[in-house]
Amino acid sequence: MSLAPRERILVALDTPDLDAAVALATRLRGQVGGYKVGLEICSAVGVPQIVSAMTAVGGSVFLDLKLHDIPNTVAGAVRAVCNLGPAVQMLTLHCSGGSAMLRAAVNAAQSMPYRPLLLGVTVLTSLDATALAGELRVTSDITDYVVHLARMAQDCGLDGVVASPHEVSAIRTACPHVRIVTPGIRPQWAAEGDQRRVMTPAAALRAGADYLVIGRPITAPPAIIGDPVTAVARILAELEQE
Ligand SMILES: O=C(O)c1cc(=O)[nH]c(=O)n1[C@@H]1O[C@H](COP(=O)(O)O)[C@@H](O)[C@H]1O
Repeated sequence: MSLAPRERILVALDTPDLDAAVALATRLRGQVGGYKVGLEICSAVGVPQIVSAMTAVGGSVFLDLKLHDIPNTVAGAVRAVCNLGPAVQMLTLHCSGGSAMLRAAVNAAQSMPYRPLLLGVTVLTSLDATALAGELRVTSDITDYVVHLARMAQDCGLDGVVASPHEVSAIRTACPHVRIVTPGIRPQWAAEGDQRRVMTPAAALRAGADYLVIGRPITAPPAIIGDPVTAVARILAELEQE
């Protein structure tokens, strides 16, 4: 997929404040590929409201609802999102909902006049091997498990997956045609925070990611960087040095 580095950056607007989200999206217009709106702003403002606000700004919307429920309920939610129209370019659902849920989502989307890309979340970037094995009793190697989920998503007809940059190259080898969206992105100058399996933007693209989801390094950059516009410019400069 031949996209400019700028088009590969999706900024996570994790805030409960609609005005703040719109202001930031407006400031970054033309410098990034789109905006990810997720559980925080959708819970605070409502999904149709945030989608319509982002449409007015002019950005494409990655609607990160991380759907995870019984197939019938997920299918209904997918149809409701499809009804929001082409402003919503991507929608997430958890692969761990199982293949019946993923297939129900794909069938629901295909029955609608417009459908966003459906992306399966594999293993959250905030989980490490200790949490996965100790708390969730998933004892497989993380990469093997993520590749298994990515294959399942592909076989169920999803368009892509969300995965940590650490698993990108293994997914790319196993599923050459799926889109890979990668959060857990940390430039060298940014704090890891609650993320565990992180990589720099350049390393994640080199590994084969199609899109980078970047939140706090852009929305709340460290003082040495200054503001979101400078943070994006700095990330793009780092990508261009590659
Ligand atoms: O689905 C996601 O977007 C997602 C999956 C995942 O495994 N890890 C993850 O961090 N995310 C999202 O990506 C964004 C990362 O934000 P920062 O950690 O601030 O860069 C957040 O909005 C998360 O909800």
